[in-house]
This record gives sequence, C-alpha cells and structure tokens, in this order.
Amino acid sequence: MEPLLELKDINMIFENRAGLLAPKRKVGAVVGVDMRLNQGEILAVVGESGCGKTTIGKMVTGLFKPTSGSITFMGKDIWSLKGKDFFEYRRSVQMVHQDSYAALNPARTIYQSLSAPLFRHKLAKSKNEARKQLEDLFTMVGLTPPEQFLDKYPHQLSGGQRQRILLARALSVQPKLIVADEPVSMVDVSLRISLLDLMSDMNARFNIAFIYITHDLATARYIASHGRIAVMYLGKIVETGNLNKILAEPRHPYLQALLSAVPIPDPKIARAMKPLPLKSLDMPDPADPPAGCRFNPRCPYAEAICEQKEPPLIPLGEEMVACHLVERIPKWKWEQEAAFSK
Ligand SMILES: Nc1ncnc2c1ncn2[C@@H]1O[C@H](COP(=O)(O)OP(=O)(O)OP(=O)(O)O)[C@@H](O)[C@H]1O
Repeated sequence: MEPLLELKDINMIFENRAGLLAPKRKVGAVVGVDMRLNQGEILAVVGESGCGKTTIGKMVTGLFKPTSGSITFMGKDIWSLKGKDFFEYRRSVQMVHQDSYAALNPARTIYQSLSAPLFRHKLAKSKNEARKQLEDLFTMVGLTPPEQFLDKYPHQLSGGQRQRILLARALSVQPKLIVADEPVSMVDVSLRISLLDLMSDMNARFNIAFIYITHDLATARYIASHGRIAVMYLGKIVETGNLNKILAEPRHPYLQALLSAVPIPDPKIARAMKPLPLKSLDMPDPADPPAGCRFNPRCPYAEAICEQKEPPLIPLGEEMVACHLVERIPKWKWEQEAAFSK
C-alpha cells in the first residue's frame, strides 16, 4: 500500500547566532530521519525540548523546506507540487498548534477566521452556507450552542474552547492528515482528556491520520494506543514502532530513562527495573553534538564503540532501535505488564 506520507533521509540544518555579534553556528535540528505514515494512522513523535519534533511538523506541513531529503505526500514530492496539486496538498495537511491564542487572528471574529479557508477551498459558496457548516462542526467538536461562538473574538474564549476552534478549523477543509503540535500542553489538565478523545474520534470517524507531537509520554500513550511512536533524541529517531509494545518494553536506554522518570502513584504497580541513572542531566549542545551515538555522554551503558560510531536505526523484531548495545543491555519491563502476561 502506498503510504500517505513518506520522509526519506530528511536533514534540516539551521544557521543560528547566539547573540548579535556571535559567530554563526550550524544546528542539525533533524538528522537523517525516515518516517512513513499510512492513511488513518496515528504516529506520536516524542522527545525532550529541542530534539526536532516541531521542525518535523513544520516540514510535513510545508512551512520549512528540508536542507536535504524528500517528503512525499500521496506519492508526490511536496516541493515539486504545482497549481492544483499544491493547493490540494495544502488542504489535505493541516496543523494544530500548541498556542491557540497565537494561532488565531485577534482582530477577527471566529467566523471571519474560519470562513476564509472554506471560501478559499471552494467548500462554501455563501455566507449562510459557511455559517451552517461551521455551526455543524462546532457542534461536533463540543462547542454548543455553536452560534454563540461564531461572532466572538479569540480573547473572549477560554484556552480549551480556542483549541476546539482550531480543531474545527483543521477539520473544516476535510484533511487527510493533521499535525498536532503539543495541542493540549497549554490547556487545563482537566480538559486534556476530552480534547484527546475528540482527536481520536476524528481519526476513527473520518480516517484522518495524525502526527501527534509531544514531550509527554502519558498523552502520547493515550492518543496513539492503536498507533505507532517515534522517539527522538537530538535530531534523530532512536526507537520507533508499535506504541504499546515500545512503551511496555523500551529497548533504547534513552527511552528507558524517560520512562523511569515517570512517577508511579500506585504502590502496587512498580517497575521491574530501578530508575536508570543518567551520567548527565544536561542535553548536549545541538550545534556541537557528541561524536558516535548522540546519547553516549548521558548513557549509563556507553562503551568505546558508542563514542566512535553512530548507531544506525535497525530492525529489532517489529520495532526499530538505534543502539549498538541493544542486545546486551538489561530489558526494562513494567511489573504490571509482566503480571498481565502471566
Ligand atoms: N527557525 C529556526 N531557526 C534556527 N534554529 C531553529 C529554528 N527552529 C528550531 N531551531 C533549532 O532546532 C532545534 C530543534 O528545534 P525544535 O523546535 O524542532 O525542537 P522541539 O523538539 O520541537 O522542541 P520544543 O518542544 O521546545 O518546541 C533546536 O535546537 C532549535 O533551537
């Protein structure tokens, strides 16, 4: 089956200056990344701040052009698309941002902001038709009564309501893929689950694929429980595959460390392994990444080869892992997972 989206050997190098007079530095925000997404699939892209997650989202939506590598959507290179094909791609791939306030024009009403794409993509012919479509969408995303929201300005709504408006805006143009970049991190904790449920519902009802970008493993686990995960570290994917399998039995030491940092409130549930002590808590400078494996200065298992050679992402069962020592380091398991499988 042809994938909906395919990234091949993607690199994104930024030229940065730390200050006005500082020399330029090259930052490899994304390095040699391959990614595939099928229609209707959910992929969670997870990693710490600065690992390149947002840059991937911006490249997929065509906001950044990769320094090298190819991105194909429905079999066509997105940077060779012209005319109708380009317009179609722009409609089919939508982004939902973390900051719903910044994503909406403060000087326009919600109707003004959301009707524009409907007219642009010829999905509505008249004001009445656009209003009706938006009211139906607002009902679907839980903004009721819908007519109350259309003539409001963004500052008159709560963060949770604005985030639902952004989801309605993405949905309104009938996309095939939504890139959701930390969509719930600025929303009140009590409202997060309902927004995640809404996205799962969109996925199930309309077969819309999602790339869910987050630093939070808990929400990734929630939304992508039937999907896949790609764990990133300093611009590279270090582990990828079925989300449930990978979070139950993480193989890369970085993911093991991330999971062992998750607090466990229930004393009956424990980890089979002790928390993994990292050698350093600091993320290396992305402009000067360590030689060999990028994780080696922090990795408790690192050996000489890890400082010398960059580990490729290779298949391990159905998953893919980039670690020289993966066959030798202790397996990490949750006690309750072990209990369930008995
Ligand atoms: N437009 C840009 N110009 C220069 N450098 C950039 C730009 N965008 C990102 N970077 C750099 O690229 C690296 C990856 O950034 P990116 O925003 O993709 O990470 P992230 O994982 O999404 O982090 P966060 O969760 O903090 O947004 C960082 O070192 C960042 O400083």
